[in-house]
Amino acid sequence: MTSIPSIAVQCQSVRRSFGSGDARVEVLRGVDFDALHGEMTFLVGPSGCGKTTLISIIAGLLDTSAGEVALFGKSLAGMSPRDQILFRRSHIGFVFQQYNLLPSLTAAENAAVPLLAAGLKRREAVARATAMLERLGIGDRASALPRVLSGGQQQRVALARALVHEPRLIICDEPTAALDHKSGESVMELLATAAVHPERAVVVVTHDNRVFHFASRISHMNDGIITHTTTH
Ligand SMILES: Nc1ncnc2c1ncn2[C@@H]1O[C@H](COP(=O)(O)OP(=O)(O)OP(=O)(O)O)[C@@H](O)[C@H]1O
Repeated sequence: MTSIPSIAVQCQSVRRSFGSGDARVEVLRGVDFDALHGEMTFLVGPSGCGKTTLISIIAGLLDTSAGEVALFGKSLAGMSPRDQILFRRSHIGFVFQQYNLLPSLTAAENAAVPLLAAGLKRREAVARATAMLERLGIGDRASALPRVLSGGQQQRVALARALVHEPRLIICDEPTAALDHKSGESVMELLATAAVHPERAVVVVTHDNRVFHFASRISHMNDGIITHTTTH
């Protein structure tokens, strides 16, 4: 049996700039960042410090200007664009601030999207998505359209969509920002119980210090670098 490496995400001296000449902005200035399996790692810092840029690089949505990014011990730079897409599709789940649900699909169909994209038959994909919704406490809303769901319920559907294909990395960008305190707390509780798994890492970008107590470790970012990391 192969052992799972404890470091799921490893960024070393990652740099990223945008623009050129006088308009060049160096957004990431040598980021060292790790996220471990079995943990929920928060990435926090002031607006504009580079958090979204960093998670986009980790997710393979943006290239680095310099530095190394490895996921589960595998360098992203060594992969062809097609392999990167396949890798991302099967190993990464995303949760966004604004849920990003498709309005004309039911909750179960929305949650089934990663399975449909992977080529699963519709009936099986929707059945698995419905089981995930049940696990997250909203099985009774499986055939509802997003517009009739509360913000907290929509975020649970988004969480189901992020988990349904059992990815090894979940990336959440401000998952509680659009929610009131009570709904935000219950979404984070679900994330902590349903998403955290010994073979999976969870990375959460947040400004919401009301949910910091859910973190296993917090990496503080400022002006394009990680200044310090605290463990909890
Ligand atoms: N494609 C781009 N072209 C030029 N500048 C960019 C681009 N993407 C991001 N930036 C700049 O990089 C800086 C960091 O942006 P980023 O979105 O990573 O910060 P953030 O920490 O996620 O901020 P927030 O918390 O407000 O979302 C900002 O000054 C932004 O304007």
